[in-house]
Amino acid sequence: MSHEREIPGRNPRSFPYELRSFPVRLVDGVVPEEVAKWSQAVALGFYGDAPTGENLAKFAVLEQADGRMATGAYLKDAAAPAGAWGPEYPVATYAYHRKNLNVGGGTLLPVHQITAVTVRPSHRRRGILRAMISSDLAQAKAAGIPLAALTASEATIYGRFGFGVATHKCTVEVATRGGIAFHNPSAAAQGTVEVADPLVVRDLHHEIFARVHAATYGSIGRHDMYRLVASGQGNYASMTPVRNIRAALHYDDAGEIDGYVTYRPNEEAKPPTVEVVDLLAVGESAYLALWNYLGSLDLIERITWTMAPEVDPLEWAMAAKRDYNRTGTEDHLWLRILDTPAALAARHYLSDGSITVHVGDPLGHASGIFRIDVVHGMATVKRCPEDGSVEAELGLGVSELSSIYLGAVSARTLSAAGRVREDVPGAVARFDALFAPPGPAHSLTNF
Ligand SMILES: CC(=O)SCCNC(=O)CCNC(=O)[C@H](O)C(C)(C)COP(=O)(O)OP(=O)(O)OC[C@H]1O[C@@H](n2cnc3c(N)ncnc32)[C@H](O)[C@@H]1OP(=O)(O)O
Repeated sequence: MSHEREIPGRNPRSFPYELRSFPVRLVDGVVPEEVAKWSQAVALGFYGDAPTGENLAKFAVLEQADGRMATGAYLKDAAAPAGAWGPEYPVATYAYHRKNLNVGGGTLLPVHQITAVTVRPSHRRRGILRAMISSDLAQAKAAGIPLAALTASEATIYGRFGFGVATHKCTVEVATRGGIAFHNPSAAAQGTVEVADPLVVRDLHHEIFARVHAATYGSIGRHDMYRLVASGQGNYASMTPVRNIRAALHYDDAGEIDGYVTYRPNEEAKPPTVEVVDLLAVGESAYLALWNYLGSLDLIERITWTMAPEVDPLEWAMAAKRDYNRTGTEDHLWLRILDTPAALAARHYLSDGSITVHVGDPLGHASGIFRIDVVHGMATVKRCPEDGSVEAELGLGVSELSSIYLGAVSARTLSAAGRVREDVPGAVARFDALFAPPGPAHSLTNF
């Protein structure tokens, strides 16, 4: 099933493309041509190997499980020059699936997760991304989804569309020669750790992730492919299982599995290094015990991980804190509020109070003047008239509000950066008191 999307306000002559959307799935056990060509275009955009027919079918099965919807931009009424990809190949790709985001207070809020954004080099900077994302965000808003999310290939693309950095991920190197010495050794020796076949991780992944997700502020849903990525069984670049991936499981005192780590040696690195592929721990005991295990790997002097939280209990658990070396911090999850009252009311607040804010949004979805009243940690958010009868105490853009939403940054810092306007003295401090996060947000999901 496919349908054409109207691009409002565009002159068809200056925008000779039509956007068509369709679910990624098998039809009668076969990958539809439309899906196959769309996937080839995605691989082109991300410099991946052209997927084989067999892999296309595997991708489609996984993405069907996620309810993934694909959009392609297709040349209208255009014949391709002889030998070039024809008009049945999209010149641009875009996709979404919908999972949820842990916004604190036990709430998992529906979220529209955007991925697979590519525009063919020969069609760039003609407004195709703008057309695709504008149309898609409007449809997500109309469908009642309060937030959109993505992870960005470049830091300067998505702010203009209202996205703001909401979590960071850190690359860390942990020196482990002779093992990790812990301040409190018994805290890192709860339960037991045992080696397992990576296929066990593949099969347990969704169950363990669901527990970690429910317990982790800022966690966003993982797509079905993740169980293969986490266990080294496949990814969009290659569906050939990795042979040197290893897995260890953590068992709690009752013998229940509550975490795992998968890892592999980095053959080129010196000193001898193992890199963490995925590490999920339902609680602190499992987390420290898995690191204790990694520290005990013979012949290995360093463990690296690219998904460490900004505030990592491991760093403070280690007797030699300087053996924990944070070598990089990068923006990770980007959020975009689509429905300001719904998104703010879903969030949990640590203190009570009231504030009136003006939110600007170039696409209009989140904009307005809003009165936020928090009582017993629950917010009531009312849209105010914009006829001059209500004055906002503070003004900010939707990108800034989306960055503040989980606590990646405060209004005070954004005010100092020239990105938040204080209209009433003290409003920024009151806003920050209200929006203080319950802890550091962290997402363990790349998508
Ligand atoms: C969620 C994800 O999937 S992240 C992956 C994103 N994809 C990639 O990085 C693959 C390689 N890059 C591409 O395919 C393309 O260059 C894209 C998708 C980044 C941009 O597509 P285009 O169709 O060229 O963008 P479009 O012409 O609609 O530009 C929209 C706006 O973004 C700006 N923009 C586009 N690309 C970039 C960029 N790489 N850096 C900074 N600004 C950019 C444009 O200047 C334009 O700004 P304006 O409308 O405010 O004047």
